[in-house]
Amino acid sequence: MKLIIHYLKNYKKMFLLNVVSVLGFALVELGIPTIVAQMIDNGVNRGDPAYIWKMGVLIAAISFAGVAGTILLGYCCAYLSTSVTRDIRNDIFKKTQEFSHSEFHEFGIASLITRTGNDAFQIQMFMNILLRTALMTPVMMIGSIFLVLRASLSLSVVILATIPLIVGGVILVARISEPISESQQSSLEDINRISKENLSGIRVIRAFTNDEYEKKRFDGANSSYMGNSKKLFKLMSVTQPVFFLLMNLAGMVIYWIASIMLSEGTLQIGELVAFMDYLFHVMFSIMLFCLVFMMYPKAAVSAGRIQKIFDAEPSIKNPETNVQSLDHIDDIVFDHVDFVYPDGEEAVLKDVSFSVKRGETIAFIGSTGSGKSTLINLIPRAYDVSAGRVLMNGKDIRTYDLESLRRAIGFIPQKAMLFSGTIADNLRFGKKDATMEELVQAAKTAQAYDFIMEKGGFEEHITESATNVSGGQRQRLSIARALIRRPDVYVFDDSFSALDFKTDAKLRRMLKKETGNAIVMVVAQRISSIMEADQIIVLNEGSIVGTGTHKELLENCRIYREIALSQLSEEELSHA
Ligand SMILES: Nc1ncnc2c1ncn2[C@@H]1O[C@H](COP(=O)(O)OP(=O)(O)OP(=O)(O)O)[C@@H](O)[C@H]1O
Repeated sequence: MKLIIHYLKNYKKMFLLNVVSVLGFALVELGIPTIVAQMIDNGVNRGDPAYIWKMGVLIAAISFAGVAGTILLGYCCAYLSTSVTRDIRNDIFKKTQEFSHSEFHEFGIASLITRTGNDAFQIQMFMNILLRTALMTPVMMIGSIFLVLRASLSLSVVILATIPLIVGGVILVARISEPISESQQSSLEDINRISKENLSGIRVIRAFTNDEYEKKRFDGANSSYMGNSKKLFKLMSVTQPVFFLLMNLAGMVIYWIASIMLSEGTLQIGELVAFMDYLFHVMFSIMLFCLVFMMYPKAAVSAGRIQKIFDAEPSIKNPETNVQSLDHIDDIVFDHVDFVYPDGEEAVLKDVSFSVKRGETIAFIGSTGSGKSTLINLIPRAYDVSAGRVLMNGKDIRTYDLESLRRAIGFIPQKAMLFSGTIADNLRFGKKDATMEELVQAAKTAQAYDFIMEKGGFEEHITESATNVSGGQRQRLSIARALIRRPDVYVFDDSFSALDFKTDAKLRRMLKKETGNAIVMVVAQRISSIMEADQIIVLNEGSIVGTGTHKELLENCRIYREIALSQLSEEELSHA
C-alpha cells in the first residue's frame, strides 16, 4: 500500500476526480431506493399517478447522473492504475541501470524481468479494483447501514449479525492465500528463467540431445506454478459460494421477519422494498471489500518484491562529496590490489601492482581462472577493490564521477554483445552522432568493413541475440563500436579469440595506428596476440608471477615460457 500511495501522490487531481465520482455514485445508488419506497407508499398505495410520474422523472434523472458517474469512475481508475504501473516499471528500469554486477547477481535476471512484468501487472490489477472499491465500500457500507437501521431496527439485527461472519471469513482466506501467492510468484520466476536459458541455449541443448531433460525441467516449474494457482482457485471457488450462502440465509430470515411485521402492520411494503435494496448494497459492498482483500496478498507479495529492488543500494556509486569529472586518463596504477567476489570466500586477486601510461600497451596472460577478466573489470568499476587502490592520474578511481570514468574507457567484453537493430545502430552505440566516415574508418580498422559490405552495408539488420553474424564478426563489430568512441583507454578482454590468426595479426597492426596515444589493455590466451606489448603481466591464481616484455619473460618467467612453448615452435621463440 505504501508503494501505491507513494506513486498516487503524483496524480492528485485525477485522484480527487476519482473520489468525487465515487461519492456521486454512492449518492445515486443509495438515493434511488428511498425515492422508490416513497413512490410505492405515497404514490402506488394511494393511487396518485401525478406523484408516481414526478418520482419516476426524478429516478430517471438520478440514474443518468449515476451512469455518467460510473463511466467517469471507470476512466479515473483505468488512468490511475495504468499510469502508476508505467511509473513503477520506469523506476524499476532506472534503478536497475544503477545496479552493479553484484546486484544483478543477487537478484538474477529472470527475477528482475518477472518483477518488471508480472509483479507490476499484479499491482495494476489490484489498483484498478482498489480505486473502484476502497472509497466506495466504506461510503456505501456506512450509508446503507445507516439507512437500513433507519428503515427497520429489528430487520437490521440480522444484517449486523451476518457482517462479522463475512469479515472474519475474508481475513481467514487472506491469511491462507498469502504464502500460496508467494510460492506462485517464485514458480513463475522459475518458468521465466528456464524459458530464457532454453531459448538462448537451444543450439547447445540440441547438440547435447538434452531436449527431454529440459522439457522435464520446464514441466516441473510449470506444474509447480499450476499447483499453486490451483490451490488459489480452489480457495476462491469455496469462498464465493459460502459468502453467497450466508447472504441468502440472511435474506431468508429477513423475509420471514418482514412477513410477520407486514401482517402486524408495523412495516409498509415500500419500506420493505427499500430495505431489500439497502441490504443488497450492504452485501455488495462487503463482496467488493472481499475481492480487494483476496487480491491484497498477491499484490502485497508483488509490491514487496518490487520494493526490494528500490531498497537495494547499488554497491558501486558516485562519491557522496567532491565528485570529480574525469576528462582524460594519462595513467593507470594498480596499488597492492586485493579482490574478493561479494559471494566468494577467497581472494581472486592478491596484492596486484602495476602501472601503465598513455601510448603504452599492457597485456595480461595466465591460465583460465587466474583472474585476468576480474582484474580488468575493476577498471570501469564493474566491481570495487577489496583492498588497495586503483589510481588514474594519481587519484583513486572511486573519487571520480562514474559516468565520466566509463565514458573515457572503450571496453570490449569477452562475450561480444550486440543489440537488435542495424549494424550502424550498433556501432553508433559507442557515439550517437558518429558520421558515416567514422563508421567506415572504425569498421576498416576492426577488419569488419568487408563482411559488412558483403552483408549489404551498414543498414543491414542484426537480429535478436545477433544470430545472423558469426562469433568472429560479432567480436569485430564490438571492437569497431569501441573504436568509434576514441576513448583514452581500450580494454580488450580476450576480444580476439574468435578471429583467425591472419585477421588477428592484421587487426592488431591497424589497431596500433588507431590507438597510438591511448592506453591499451589486452587480455589474451594467445601469445601471438600480446608478444608485441610494452609490458606483459603473467597471472597465476590471482597473483602476479611475472612482469616484463615478451623477451624478458621468456628468459625469467617459467609459467610464461611454458605457455609460450605450448603455442609457438622453438624457431618462432628464438626469433622473438
Ligand atoms: N561473479 C563471480 N562470482 C564469484 N566468483 C567469480 C565470479 N566471476 C569469476 N569468479 C571466479 O574468479 C576467478 C577468476 O575468474 P576470471 O574470470 O577473472 O578468470 P580469467 O583469468 O579471466 O579466466 P578465463 O581466461 O577463463 O576467462 C575464478 O576462480 C572464477 O571462478
